[in-house]
Amino acid sequence: MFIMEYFSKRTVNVQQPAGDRLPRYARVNTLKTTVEDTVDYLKRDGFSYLGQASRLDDFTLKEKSFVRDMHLPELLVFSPKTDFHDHFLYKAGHIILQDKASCLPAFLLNPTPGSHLIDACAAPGNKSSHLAAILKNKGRLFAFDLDAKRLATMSTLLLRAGVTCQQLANQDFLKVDPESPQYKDVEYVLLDPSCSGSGMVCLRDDASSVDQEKNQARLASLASFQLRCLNHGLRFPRLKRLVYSTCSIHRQENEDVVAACLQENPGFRLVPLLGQWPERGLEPLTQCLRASTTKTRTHGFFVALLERYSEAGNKKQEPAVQIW
Ligand SMILES: C[S@@+](CC[C@H](N)C(=O)[O-])C[C@H]1O[C@@H](n2cnc3c(N)ncnc32)[C@H](O)[C@@H]1O
Repeated sequence: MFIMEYFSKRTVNVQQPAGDRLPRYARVNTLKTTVEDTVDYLKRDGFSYLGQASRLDDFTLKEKSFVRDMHLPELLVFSPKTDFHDHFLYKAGHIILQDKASCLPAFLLNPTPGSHLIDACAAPGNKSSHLAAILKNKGRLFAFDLDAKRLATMSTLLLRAGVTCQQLANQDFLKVDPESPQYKDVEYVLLDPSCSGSGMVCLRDDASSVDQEKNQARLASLASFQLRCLNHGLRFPRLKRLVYSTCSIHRQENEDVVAACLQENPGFRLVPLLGQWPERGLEPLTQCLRASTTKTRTHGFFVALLERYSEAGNKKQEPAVQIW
């Protein structure tokens, strides 16, 4: 089931004000510019740069002031009402308007330039463009999506962002053959599959009008799809790391999916992520990260990083390397 289909079937609470209060995040696209040049440009354009943030309170920004994020060095943070849609930096692909939490998957996967990787459910492509920037356009990014319209939007977005290492396919990821010679060098997978979208502030359930029973059935169906995608992603023979993310707040789509996958794939384990991040995955999967309006000033989000620690799942376990 597609996320759009899901949204169209549910009641959207348009009264939710919290989305308007979230900071405006802009990721600097390092394929086109640098953080320093972007900051200089913005200063000349009347913005006031306050330096790097060190705590969440620093995100309480007035009018044209902005800071650099404390976790993601290429992320700039602005006041909630800042509108960049007509701004040169946005139109020229120098900045990508992307929620902070949604920048985590590519940042944590951190593929080596020159490597081959897959973005399994890729459109409209913000995470793909981030991956390409980390790759410095060196290597190959195979990106799949079932939805042709979304893929067309993605094509435009990637063109504007200066991405050249991609190979887009309008294809069901579950039907991609991991044994095919063209994927023999794939070492990384980013999996951000369709989910309930329950973390998106403007789309939160209106409890009074959502049929709870239907909601549960939909969650179960999404979780089963997500687990199939996750298991499939781990089947690529040279895979080293896979990042799994959702913009859902439901345990069923997050920790439960990851736990089931780890049980079925004993050669993989979780990498502990960002020691100083304020919100962890629910017990016992505290290696994973969660994000929320209150604790991280982002939309609700979940991210897990899995790594292969033995070829056959029967080697002695070495300690996982913590990211940051
Ligand atoms: C959450 S969105 C991905 C957002 C994207 N990662 C980004 O950052 O822009 C999930 C996407 O998965 C796609 N999708 C759903 N089922 C799929 C499948 N079986 N194979 C490939 N793509 C699929 C949907 O069309 C949708 O575009």
